[in-house]
Amino acid sequence: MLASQLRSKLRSNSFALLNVCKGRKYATEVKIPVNIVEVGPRDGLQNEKGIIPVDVKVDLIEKLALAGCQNIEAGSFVSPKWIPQMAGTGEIISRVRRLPDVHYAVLVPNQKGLDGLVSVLNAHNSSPDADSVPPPSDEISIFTAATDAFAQANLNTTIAESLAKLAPVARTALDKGLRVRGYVSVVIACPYTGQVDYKKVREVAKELFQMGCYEVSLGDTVGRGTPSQIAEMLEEVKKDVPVERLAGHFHDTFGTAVANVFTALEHGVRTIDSSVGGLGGCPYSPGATGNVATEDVLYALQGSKYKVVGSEYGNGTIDLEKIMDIGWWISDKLGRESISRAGRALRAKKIRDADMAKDGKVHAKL
Ligand SMILES: CC(C)(COP(=O)([O-])OP(=O)([O-])OC[C@H]1O[C@@H](n2cnc3c(N)ncnc32)[C@H](O)[C@@H]1OP(=O)([O-])[O-])[C@@H](O)C(=O)NCCC(=O)NCCSC(=O)C[C@@](C)(O)CC(=O)[O-]
Repeated sequence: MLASQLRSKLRSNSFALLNVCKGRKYATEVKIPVNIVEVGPRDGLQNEKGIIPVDVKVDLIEKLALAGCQNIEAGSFVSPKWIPQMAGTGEIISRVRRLPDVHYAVLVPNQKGLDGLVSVLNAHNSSPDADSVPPPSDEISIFTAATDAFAQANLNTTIAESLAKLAPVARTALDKGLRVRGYVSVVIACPYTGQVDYKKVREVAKELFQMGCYEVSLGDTVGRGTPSQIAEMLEEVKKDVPVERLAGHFHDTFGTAVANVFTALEHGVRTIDSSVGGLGGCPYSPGATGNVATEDVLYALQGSKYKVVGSEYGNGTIDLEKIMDIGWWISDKLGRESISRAGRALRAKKIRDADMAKDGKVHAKL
């Protein structure tokens, strides 16, 4: 690289550092940190047809933390009549063997949901373990949408009514020392009204941010977004919410989610929501598939200028092989195969490697 190119790269990218060794200058790349919010136990499992036993959900959350995940959406305190799959969240977060420095977030649609969490936290605080064990959760996610039609289907209110109900919930949660994250659904397309006005996304995201959400996650709920649409939407939202406070939440219905992740990162977003094994969908968006698979994100970011942040259990990142195994394990519990592309390929490779080790023959490899 020419010196002038190097200088311009240093000016334009915060990830290159200039080192001096024995009088010679050379550039070291410092990777750009990317946070993953693992939403499989909530966004993933809420859309599964069968009811998953509590034990399996507890195992899933524990396995994810042991793979290095530091942000895990563990469940939701919503009406069991609306989303029966999420019943038992209080028991689940109480039973998980929690690791320090891991945020176990829960989705909360209203005051009643927050009350549900607070009673679990109170029970923990009055238990003998209170001082030695991290609390069951330290974070709520509140959610609304960029169209009234979707807000109506998901929350039985308009956008304006939902925001009015969520503001005091956020305030109370913040007063109790909880972190509050916000979601805007249908930021690209709405299953009921089609193309979404990005100015509306911006407006709703701004309201959530002003309510005290430390981060606002922008959901392509339908999974119809293309990279150019994601770019356009982000440019609009960035006018009112600092980009480092935005997260990308991309469903993979049309196979564009990984490309959308890269687009979001290139536009300055530093947090991506993903779902182990590509679990999930949305109960109010028929035909939409799950979130981008965590395995696919981890695989695609390898060797890039980005580095996924994780705990010591994933050696400072999130362990791709462990996530791949968890994706297969939970998919098996659901009676199907993992739908993560990287997860499937890595598993096939692992099986072939094991066969080769057994019989000494050369097997075609991916
Ligand atoms: C918000 C409500 C409750 C309004 O629903 P409603 O029917 O208007 O509420 P209500 O106040 O009339 O109450 C109806 C019943 O629900 C109970 N109830 C009321 N609130 C709660 C609560 N928190 N927990 C437990 N129970 C609750 C309440 O007590 C009552 O029980 P009943 O008297 O009939 O026995 C309902 O619409 C609801 O639960 N919606 C949740 C929908 C949901 O969870 N959707 C999926 C999550 S969002 C998502 O996936 C998108 C996202 C975030 O991933 C991003 C993206 O991809 O776009």
